[in-house]
Amino acid sequence: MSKTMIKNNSKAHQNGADALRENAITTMAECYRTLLESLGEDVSREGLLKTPERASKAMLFFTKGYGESVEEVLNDAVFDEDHNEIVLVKDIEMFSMCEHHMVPFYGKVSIAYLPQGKILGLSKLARIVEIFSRRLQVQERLTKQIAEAVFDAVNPAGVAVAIEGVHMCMVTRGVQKINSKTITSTMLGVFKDDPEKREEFMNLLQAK
Ligand SMILES: Nc1nc2c(ncn2[C@@H]2O[C@H](COP(=O)(O)OP(=O)(O)OP(=O)(O)O)[C@@H](O)[C@H]2O)c(=O)[nH]1
Ligand SMILES: [Zn+2]
Repeated sequence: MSKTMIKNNSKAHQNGADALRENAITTMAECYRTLLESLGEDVSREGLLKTPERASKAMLFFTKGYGESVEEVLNDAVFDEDHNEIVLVKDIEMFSMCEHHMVPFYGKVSIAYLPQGKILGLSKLARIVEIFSRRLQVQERLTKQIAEAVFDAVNPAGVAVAIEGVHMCMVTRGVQKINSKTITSTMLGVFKDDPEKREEFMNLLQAK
């Protein structure tokens, strides 16, 4: 394919994506207008005039992970390297949305893997967190999806993921427990099978 054809194709692709986004914003804005009216609000008052469109754009941002894939985000940043000790990136900020109440939960994600010949660009671990957290989620599934994506990307000897999350549905409503935190983990490969490796991960996690 010629360079001009590739350029035209990607422009057409972008135009298509823009049109889909515009459609989504229009449809969602109608829903938000109905929602505001259901709350007894006057949707024609100045402060609310643009709110349906703003809220739609915000919702699309909170769920942008649906439009992203691990393959695209990794962008071939997988490198051959003879490093056979644990790689840990910890305290990666995470913002997600609880699928039960559609309110935020947020926290920190720590990802470790034990390479066997291949390593991953460090920022890609945080990008994987973005892909799966920017969707409607439960923390358990988010933890597992991140671990499996790292496993598939570099075929390591093991992957360990731990997430500490605060769920606004438990803080601001419902049981209203403002200090509660939820810890989840997924262990794959050696981190599942070898207690020493699991302990090494735990020790690294707790190190300041
Ligand atoms: N396991 C899990 N549960 C979650 C997560 N986020 C929210 N929940 C829970 O989903 C459950 C939904 O329970 P329901 O009884 O159907 O909903 P509800 O009446 O709003 O529940 P309350 O929050 O207890 O008022 C609640 O217990 C939430 O705490 C998550 O990431 N993982
Ligand atoms: Zn919830």
